Amino acid sequence: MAEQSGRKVVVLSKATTEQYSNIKNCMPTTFSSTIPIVDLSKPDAKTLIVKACEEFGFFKVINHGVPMEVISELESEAFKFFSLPLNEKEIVGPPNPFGYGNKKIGRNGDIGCVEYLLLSTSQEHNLSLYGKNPEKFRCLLNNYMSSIRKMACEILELMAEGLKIQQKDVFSKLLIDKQSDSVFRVNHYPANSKIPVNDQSLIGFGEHTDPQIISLLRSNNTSGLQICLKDGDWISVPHDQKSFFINVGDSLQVMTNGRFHSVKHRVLTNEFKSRLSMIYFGGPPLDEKITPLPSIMKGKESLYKEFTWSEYKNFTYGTKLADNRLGHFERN
Ligand SMILES: C=C1C[C@]23C[C@@]1(O)CC[C@H]2[C@@]12CC[C@H](O)[C@@](C)(C(=O)O1)[C@H]2[C@@H]3C(=O)O
Ligand SMILES: O=C(O)CCC(=O)C(=O)O
Ligand SMILES: [Fe+2]
Repeated sequence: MAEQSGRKVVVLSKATTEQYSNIKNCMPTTFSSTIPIVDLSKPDAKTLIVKACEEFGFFKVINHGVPMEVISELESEAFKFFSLPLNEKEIVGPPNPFGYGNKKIGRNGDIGCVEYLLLSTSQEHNLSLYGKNPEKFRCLLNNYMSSIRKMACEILELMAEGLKIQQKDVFSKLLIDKQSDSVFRVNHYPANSKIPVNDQSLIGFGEHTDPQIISLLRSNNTSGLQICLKDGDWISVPHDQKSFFINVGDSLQVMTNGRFHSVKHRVLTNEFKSRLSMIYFGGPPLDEKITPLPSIMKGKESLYKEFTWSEYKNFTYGTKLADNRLGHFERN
């Protein structure tokens, strides 16, 4: 036993650490084959999306229409950025509100084995500071973000149709709005060959839910993402660099009065391979009221107090990753 700031820490032998799956709560025993897959080109997409959002708050999308070169060109530019010396990357930090961050996540003491770029999808960043070829980076980012937003809107419209809501653009209009408060993030998790002394040392990005409406994630061929099922079990999401993974965010859970489930997720680092993920977080305008849609309520009571996205966001940024933020806005 070793002593670390008053806590006993079990130091594991190499043989033990090879069985990562035995580390309490950290690695699930299997990769899941239960994650719903939605083919956007098929007529049953809307039904499958609604089912997946109710059961998991998470699904994988194929035939998404985003050209592979739009993805891989941005990915290779991002890898180039992360391979720069730390002092060159830190020129565009700290990430408050936007820029380069390293290990520190948010403002309340969360730490992970990750470095990242946090960008607004609307504001002009001083991209002249980003890497060796900032013009190229800007152009690739713009192409990527507009393709992803298009896919996000398509998915949100299928959701509305699947929920039998008359107004097809009830969710998507919030992302199309010029004031939409959407965020883009590129996470880089270097390979982590450290012998894990506790759960924390494997954590790339600690467990949390995403506060926005919808998140669209694409990663390279390194696994690490895990989602938490409603029964509390964690399952690993097999990587698939050609597909996108979609999360229901807290705001969509509220707008559907709890019918859709904002999924808890986290990322564990890989012993041998680095992971690069790019995530588009589709958010509403700051002054938008986040409240259950009347067509969903059908006479039922709202499960949530009334709040605007700005109120929720301000509250969120004062919390730690693992905190249950929506709990604060539930009606008793
Ligand atoms: C610890 C935090 C980081 C975060 C803001 C927060 O206070 C709680 C939510 C976190 C999260 C998760 C999803 C997105 O990655 C993110 C950008 C967001 O909107 O909420 C992050 C925030 C962040 O990294 O600043
Ligand atoms: O990097 C990933 O794969 C997921 C990270 C994540 O959940 C987030 O940035 O909110
Ligand atoms: Fe997330």
